[in-house]
Amino acid sequence: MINATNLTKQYGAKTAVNGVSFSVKPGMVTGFLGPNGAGKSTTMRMIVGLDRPTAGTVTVNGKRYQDHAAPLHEVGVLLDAKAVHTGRSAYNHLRALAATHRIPVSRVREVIELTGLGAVAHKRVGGFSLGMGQRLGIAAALLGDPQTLILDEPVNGLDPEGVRWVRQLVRSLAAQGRTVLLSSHLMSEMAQTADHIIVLGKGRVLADAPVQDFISGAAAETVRVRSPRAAELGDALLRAAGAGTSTRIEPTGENELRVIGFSAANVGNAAAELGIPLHELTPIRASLEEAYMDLTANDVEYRTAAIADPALAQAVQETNR
Ligand SMILES: Nc1ncnc2c1ncn2[C@@H]1O[C@H](COP(=O)(O)OP(=O)(O)OP(=O)(O)O)[C@@H](O)[C@H]1O
Repeated sequence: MINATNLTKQYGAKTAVNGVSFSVKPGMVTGFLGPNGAGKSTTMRMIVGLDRPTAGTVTVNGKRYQDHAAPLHEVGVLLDAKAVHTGRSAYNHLRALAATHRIPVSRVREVIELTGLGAVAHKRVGGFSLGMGQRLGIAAALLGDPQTLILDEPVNGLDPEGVRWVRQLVRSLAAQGRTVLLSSHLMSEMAQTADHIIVLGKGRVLADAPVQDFISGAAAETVRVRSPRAAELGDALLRAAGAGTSTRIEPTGENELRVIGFSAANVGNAAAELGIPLHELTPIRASLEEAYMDLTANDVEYRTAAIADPALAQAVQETNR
Protein backbone atom coordinates (compact mmCIF):
# COMPACT_ATOMS: atom_id res chain seq x y z
CA MET A 1 0.00 0.00 0.00
CA ILE A 2 1.29 3.44 -0.94
CA ASN A 3 -0.21 6.54 0.67
CA ALA A 4 0.54 10.06 -0.50
CA THR A 5 -0.81 13.02 1.42
CA ASN A 6 -0.50 16.53 0.08
CA LEU A 7 2.72 15.54 -1.63
CA THR A 8 4.48 18.53 -3.15
CA LYS A 9 7.79 19.00 -4.95
CA GLN A 10 9.17 22.29 -6.04
CA TYR A 11 12.32 22.72 -8.15
CA GLY A 12 13.09 26.40 -7.76
CA ALA A 13 10.12 28.27 -9.20
CA LYS A 14 8.77 25.10 -10.88
CA THR A 15 6.13 23.14 -8.98
CA ALA A 16 6.52 19.62 -10.38
CA VAL A 17 4.06 18.00 -7.96
CA ASN A 18 1.39 20.15 -6.38
CA GLY A 19 -0.30 18.79 -3.25
CA VAL A 20 -1.28 15.34 -4.51
CA SER A 21 -3.03 12.80 -2.30
CA PHE A 22 -3.79 9.23 -3.34
CA SER A 23 -3.47 5.64 -2.21
CA VAL A 24 -2.31 2.70 -4.27
CA LYS A 25 -3.98 -0.45 -3.01
CA PRO A 26 -2.78 -4.04 -2.88
CA GLY A 27 -4.22 -6.78 -5.09
CA MET A 28 -4.53 -4.66 -8.19
CA VAL A 29 -2.53 -2.89 -10.86
CA THR A 30 -2.76 0.87 -10.60
CA GLY A 31 -1.84 2.74 -13.77
CA PHE A 32 -0.09 6.07 -13.37
CA LEU A 33 -0.83 8.29 -16.34
CA GLY A 34 -0.24 11.85 -17.39
CA PRO A 35 1.27 13.91 -20.20
CA ASN A 36 5.04 14.49 -20.34
CA GLY A 37 6.07 16.66 -17.42
CA ALA A 38 2.92 15.92 -15.40
CA GLY A 39 4.97 14.90 -12.37
CA LYS A 40 4.79 11.07 -12.50
CA SER A 41 8.51 10.37 -12.26
CA THR A 42 8.97 13.01 -9.57
CA THR A 43 6.17 11.40 -7.54
CA MET A 44 7.70 7.95 -8.00
CA ARG A 45 11.11 9.26 -7.00
CA MET A 46 9.63 10.73 -3.82
CA ILE A 47 7.89 7.43 -3.02
CA VAL A 48 11.26 5.67 -3.00
CA GLY A 49 13.19 8.41 -1.23
CA LEU A 50 15.22 9.59 -4.23
CA ASP A 51 13.68 13.06 -3.99
CA ARG A 52 12.69 14.82 -0.81
CA PRO A 53 9.17 16.27 -0.79
CA THR A 54 8.97 20.06 -0.38
CA ALA A 55 5.79 19.42 1.59
CA GLY A 56 3.49 16.50 2.40
CA THR A 57 4.35 12.86 2.97
CA VAL A 58 4.36 9.55 1.19
CA THR A 59 4.60 6.14 2.84
CA VAL A 60 4.96 2.57 1.64
CA ASN A 61 3.35 -0.03 3.88
CA GLY A 62 2.94 2.63 6.56
CA LYS A 63 6.53 3.92 6.65
CA ARG A 64 8.60 6.33 4.61
CA TYR A 65 10.84 4.39 2.21
CA GLN A 66 14.03 5.51 3.97
CA ASP A 67 12.66 4.29 7.33
CA HIS A 68 12.39 0.68 6.15
CA ALA A 69 15.26 -1.45 7.46
CA ALA A 70 15.36 -3.60 4.30
CA PRO A 71 13.68 -1.57 1.54
CA LEU A 72 14.36 -4.10 -1.26
CA HIS A 73 12.03 -6.51 0.53
CA GLU A 74 9.33 -3.84 0.78
CA VAL A 75 9.43 -2.06 -2.56
CA GLY A 76 10.79 -3.12 -5.93
CA VAL A 77 11.54 -0.22 -8.22
CA LEU A 78 12.21 0.24 -11.90
CA LEU A 79 12.82 3.91 -12.48
CA ASP A 80 15.62 4.35 -14.95
CA ALA A 81 16.61 1.14 -16.63
CA LYS A 82 19.84 2.73 -17.90
CA ALA A 83 21.08 3.55 -14.36
CA VAL A 84 23.28 0.46 -14.21
CA HIS A 85 27.06 0.09 -14.01
CA THR A 86 27.63 -0.78 -17.67
CA GLY A 87 30.93 -2.61 -17.18
CA ARG A 88 29.30 -5.33 -15.07
CA SER A 89 27.43 -8.39 -16.21
CA ALA A 90 23.72 -8.64 -15.41
CA TYR A 91 24.53 -11.47 -13.01
CA ASN A 92 27.16 -9.42 -11.15
CA HIS A 93 24.91 -6.38 -11.04
CA LEU A 94 22.13 -8.41 -9.42
CA ARG A 95 24.57 -10.17 -7.09
CA ALA A 96 25.94 -6.84 -5.85
CA LEU A 97 22.42 -5.62 -5.24
CA ALA A 98 21.46 -8.88 -3.50
CA ALA A 99 24.51 -8.64 -1.21
CA THR A 100 23.21 -5.37 0.28
CA HIS A 101 20.23 -7.30 1.67
CA ARG A 102 21.81 -10.74 2.21
CA ILE A 103 19.63 -12.11 -0.56
CA PRO A 104 20.94 -15.56 -1.57
CA VAL A 105 22.51 -16.17 -4.99
CA SER A 106 19.75 -18.71 -5.66
CA ARG A 107 17.27 -15.80 -5.76
CA VAL A 108 19.54 -13.99 -8.25
CA ARG A 109 19.37 -17.03 -10.53
CA GLU A 110 15.63 -17.22 -10.03
CA VAL A 111 14.96 -13.64 -11.15
CA ILE A 112 17.34 -14.06 -14.09
CA GLU A 113 15.27 -17.03 -15.27
CA LEU A 114 11.98 -15.29 -14.51
CA THR A 115 12.92 -12.29 -16.65
CA GLY A 116 14.30 -14.34 -19.53
CA LEU A 117 17.89 -13.08 -19.13
CA GLY A 118 19.45 -16.55 -18.79
CA ALA A 119 21.30 -16.43 -22.13
CA VAL A 120 22.86 -12.99 -21.54
CA ALA A 121 23.33 -13.01 -17.77
CA HIS A 122 27.14 -13.08 -18.03
CA LYS A 123 27.40 -10.46 -20.78
CA ARG A 124 28.34 -6.84 -20.06
CA VAL A 125 25.28 -4.71 -19.41
CA GLY A 126 26.84 -1.98 -21.57
CA GLY A 127 26.07 -4.07 -24.65
CA PHE A 128 22.45 -4.67 -23.72
CA SER A 129 19.59 -3.57 -25.94
CA LEU A 130 16.95 -1.29 -24.45
CA GLY A 131 14.65 -4.28 -24.00
CA MET A 132 17.28 -6.36 -22.21
CA GLY A 133 18.03 -3.37 -19.96
CA GLN A 134 14.34 -3.17 -19.09
CA ARG A 135 14.28 -6.87 -18.22
CA LEU A 136 17.33 -6.40 -15.99
CA GLY A 137 15.61 -3.46 -14.27
CA ILE A 138 12.56 -5.63 -13.66
CA ALA A 139 14.76 -8.46 -12.36
CA ALA A 140 16.32 -6.00 -9.87
CA ALA A 141 12.87 -4.82 -8.79
CA LEU A 142 11.78 -8.41 -8.11
CA LEU A 143 14.98 -9.44 -6.31
CA GLY A 144 13.76 -8.84 -2.75
CA ASP A 145 10.36 -10.45 -3.44
CA PRO A 146 8.71 -7.16 -2.40
CA GLN A 147 5.08 -6.59 -1.54
CA THR A 148 5.01 -3.35 -3.53
CA LEU A 149 6.30 -2.70 -7.05
CA ILE A 150 6.81 0.62 -8.76
CA LEU A 151 7.52 0.34 -12.45
CA ASP A 152 8.11 3.47 -14.53
CA GLU A 153 7.57 2.71 -18.23
CA PRO A 154 8.51 -0.98 -17.94
CA VAL A 155 7.50 -1.81 -21.51
CA ASN A 156 9.61 0.97 -23.01
CA GLY A 157 11.78 -0.64 -25.70
CA LEU A 158 10.31 -4.11 -25.38
CA ASP A 159 9.18 -6.06 -28.42
CA PRO A 160 5.56 -7.32 -28.59
CA GLU A 161 6.50 -10.57 -26.84
CA GLY A 162 8.19 -8.57 -24.09
CA VAL A 163 5.23 -6.22 -23.74
CA ARG A 164 2.94 -9.21 -23.30
CA TRP A 165 5.30 -10.76 -20.81
CA VAL A 166 5.29 -7.59 -18.66
CA ARG A 167 1.49 -7.48 -18.84
CA GLN A 168 1.20 -11.07 -17.63
CA LEU A 169 3.87 -10.54 -14.98
CA VAL A 170 2.25 -7.46 -13.41
CA ARG A 171 -1.19 -9.07 -13.56
CA SER A 172 0.14 -12.13 -11.74
CA LEU A 173 1.96 -9.98 -9.14
CA ALA A 174 -1.31 -8.16 -8.41
CA ALA A 175 -3.19 -11.47 -8.27
CA GLN A 176 -0.76 -12.57 -5.55
CA GLY A 177 -2.01 -9.60 -3.52
CA ARG A 178 0.87 -7.23 -4.21
CA THR A 179 0.61 -3.50 -4.77
CA VAL A 180 1.64 -2.51 -8.29
CA LEU A 181 2.06 1.06 -9.52
CA LEU A 182 2.79 1.17 -13.23
CA SER A 183 3.35 4.11 -15.54
CA SER A 184 3.11 3.93 -19.30
CA HIS A 185 2.25 6.18 -22.20
CA LEU A 186 0.82 3.22 -24.14
CA MET A 187 -2.91 3.58 -23.54
CA SER A 188 -3.95 0.34 -25.22
CA GLU A 189 -1.48 -1.51 -23.02
CA MET A 190 -2.66 0.30 -19.91
CA ALA A 191 -6.29 -0.52 -20.75
CA GLN A 192 -5.39 -4.21 -20.80
CA THR A 193 -3.22 -4.18 -17.70
CA ALA A 194 -4.55 -1.72 -15.12
CA ASP A 195 -7.56 -2.13 -12.83
CA HIS A 196 -7.42 1.37 -11.48
CA ILE A 197 -5.82 4.56 -12.76
CA ILE A 198 -4.49 7.77 -11.34
CA VAL A 199 -4.03 10.57 -13.86
CA LEU A 200 -1.73 13.50 -13.14
CA GLY A 201 -1.76 16.77 -15.08
CA LYS A 202 0.58 19.67 -14.31
CA GLY A 203 1.39 18.21 -10.92
CA ARG A 204 -2.18 17.63 -9.77
CA VAL A 205 -4.43 14.57 -9.59
CA LEU A 206 -6.95 14.84 -12.45
CA ALA A 207 -8.58 11.44 -11.92
CA ASP A 208 -8.36 8.53 -9.49
CA ALA A 209 -10.84 5.80 -10.41
CA PRO A 210 -11.37 2.23 -11.61
CA VAL A 211 -10.48 2.07 -15.32
CA GLN A 212 -14.04 1.26 -16.42
CA ASP A 213 -15.55 4.11 -14.39
CA PHE A 214 -12.97 6.48 -15.76
CA ILE A 215 -13.77 5.55 -19.36
CA SER A 216 -17.54 5.69 -19.00
CA GLY A 217 -17.43 8.85 -16.88
CA ALA A 218 -15.15 10.82 -19.18
CA ALA A 219 -16.64 10.04 -22.55
CA ALA A 220 -20.20 10.75 -23.70
CA GLU A 221 -22.27 7.87 -25.07
CA THR A 222 -21.66 7.47 -28.76
CA VAL A 223 -23.64 5.49 -31.34
CA ARG A 224 -22.97 4.78 -35.02
CA VAL A 225 -26.14 4.89 -37.11
CA ARG A 226 -26.72 3.95 -40.74
CA SER A 227 -30.05 4.68 -42.36
CA PRO A 228 -31.26 5.71 -45.83
CA ARG A 229 -32.90 8.64 -43.99
CA ALA A 230 -29.92 9.43 -41.77
CA ALA A 231 -30.09 13.22 -42.17
CA GLU A 232 -33.78 13.29 -41.22
CA LEU A 233 -33.11 11.14 -38.17
CA GLY A 234 -30.19 13.37 -37.16
CA ASP A 235 -32.39 16.47 -37.33
CA ALA A 236 -35.09 14.77 -35.26
CA LEU A 237 -32.55 13.75 -32.60
CA LEU A 238 -31.16 17.27 -32.38
CA ARG A 239 -34.69 18.67 -31.95
CA ALA A 240 -35.43 16.06 -29.27
CA ALA A 241 -32.22 16.89 -27.40
CA GLY A 242 -33.14 20.58 -27.36
CA ALA A 243 -30.88 23.59 -27.22
CA GLY A 244 -27.99 23.86 -24.80
CA THR A 245 -27.19 20.13 -24.56
CA SER A 246 -23.87 18.60 -25.53
CA THR A 247 -25.55 16.29 -28.07
CA ARG A 248 -23.75 16.28 -31.42
CA ILE A 249 -24.62 14.67 -34.72
CA GLU A 250 -21.68 14.14 -37.04
CA PRO A 251 -22.21 12.80 -40.59
CA THR A 252 -19.49 10.17 -41.14
CA GLY A 253 -20.38 8.94 -44.63
CA GLU A 254 -23.25 8.54 -47.01
CA ASN A 255 -26.31 7.73 -44.89
CA GLU A 256 -24.13 7.35 -41.82
CA LEU A 257 -23.99 9.38 -38.61
CA ARG A 258 -22.11 9.41 -35.36
CA VAL A 259 -24.52 10.41 -32.60
CA ILE A 260 -22.85 11.69 -29.44
CA GLY A 261 -24.97 12.06 -26.30
CA PHE A 262 -27.72 9.50 -27.04
CA SER A 263 -27.84 5.82 -26.11
CA ALA A 264 -28.43 3.22 -28.84
CA ALA A 265 -31.83 2.47 -27.26
CA ASN A 266 -32.92 6.10 -27.49
CA VAL A 267 -31.79 6.43 -31.10
CA GLY A 268 -33.63 3.16 -31.95
CA ASN A 269 -36.81 4.36 -30.23
CA ALA A 270 -36.73 7.71 -32.00
CA ALA A 271 -36.26 6.00 -35.37
CA ALA A 272 -39.16 3.61 -34.64
CA GLU A 273 -41.50 6.48 -33.73
CA LEU A 274 -40.70 8.23 -37.01
CA GLY A 275 -40.85 5.01 -39.03
CA ILE A 276 -37.25 5.52 -40.17
CA PRO A 277 -35.51 2.25 -41.16
CA LEU A 278 -32.17 1.56 -39.53
CA HIS A 279 -29.44 -0.40 -41.28
CA GLU A 280 -27.01 -0.19 -38.38
CA LEU A 281 -27.16 0.91 -34.77
CA THR A 282 -23.88 0.32 -32.96
CA PRO A 283 -22.91 1.64 -29.52
CA ILE A 284 -19.28 2.73 -29.68
CA ARG A 285 -17.33 2.03 -26.56
CA ALA A 286 -14.97 4.85 -25.75
CA SER A 287 -11.38 3.80 -25.34
CA LEU A 288 -9.12 4.65 -22.43
CA GLU A 289 -7.11 6.71 -24.89
CA GLU A 290 -10.10 8.87 -25.85
CA ALA A 291 -11.16 9.37 -22.24
CA TYR A 292 -7.57 10.23 -21.31
CA MET A 293 -7.15 12.69 -24.20
CA ASP A 294 -10.40 14.44 -23.25
CA LEU A 295 -9.33 14.74 -19.63
CA THR A 296 -5.79 15.95 -20.22
CA ALA A 297 -6.40 18.24 -23.21
CA ASN A 298 -5.79 21.34 -21.09
CA ASP A 299 -2.91 19.94 -19.09
CA VAL A 300 -0.42 19.08 -21.77
CA GLU A 301 2.83 20.92 -21.12
CA TYR A 302 4.45 20.17 -24.47
CA ARG A 303 1.95 20.42 -27.29
CA THR A 304 2.59 19.66 -30.94
CA ALA A 305 1.64 22.75 -32.89
CA ALA A 306 -0.61 22.31 -35.91
CA ILE A 307 1.51 22.81 -38.98
CA ALA A 308 0.20 25.66 -41.15
CA ASP A 309 2.50 25.25 -44.16
CA PRO A 310 1.01 22.43 -46.31
CA ALA A 311 4.38 21.48 -47.85
CA LEU A 312 5.98 21.18 -44.39
CA ALA A 313 2.96 19.27 -43.07
CA GLN A 314 3.32 16.76 -45.89
CA ALA A 315 7.05 16.42 -45.30
CA VAL A 316 6.46 15.72 -41.60
CA GLN A 317 3.75 13.20 -42.44
CA GLU A 318 6.10 11.40 -44.81
CA THR A 319 8.86 11.36 -42.20
CA ASN A 320 6.49 9.89 -39.66
CA ARG A 321 5.30 7.18 -42.00
N1 LIG B 1 15.54 17.91 -11.24
C1 LIG B 1 14.66 18.76 -11.77
N2 LIG B 1 14.90 20.08 -11.82
C2 LIG B 1 14.02 20.95 -12.34
N3 LIG B 1 12.83 20.60 -12.87
C3 LIG B 1 12.52 19.30 -12.86
C4 LIG B 1 13.42 18.31 -12.33
N4 LIG B 1 12.83 17.09 -12.47
C5 LIG B 1 11.64 17.31 -13.06
N5 LIG B 1 11.45 18.63 -13.30
C6 LIG B 1 10.27 19.25 -13.93
O1 LIG B 1 9.16 18.84 -13.19
C7 LIG B 1 8.05 18.55 -14.05
C8 LIG B 1 7.58 17.12 -13.82
O2 LIG B 1 8.53 16.22 -14.35
P1 LIG B 1 8.39 14.64 -14.28
O3 LIG B 1 9.64 14.07 -14.88
O4 LIG B 1 8.06 14.23 -12.91
O5 LIG B 1 7.15 14.40 -15.23
P2 LIG B 1 6.62 13.02 -15.84
O6 LIG B 1 5.16 13.04 -15.66
O7 LIG B 1 7.38 11.88 -15.28
O8 LIG B 1 6.97 13.21 -17.37
P3 LIG B 1 7.41 12.11 -18.50
O9 LIG B 1 6.15 11.45 -18.93
O10 LIG B 1 7.98 13.00 -19.58
O11 LIG B 1 8.42 11.21 -17.89
C9 LIG B 1 8.53 18.84 -15.45
O12 LIG B 1 8.14 20.14 -15.82
C10 LIG B 1 10.03 18.75 -15.34
O13 LIG B 1 10.65 19.58 -16.28
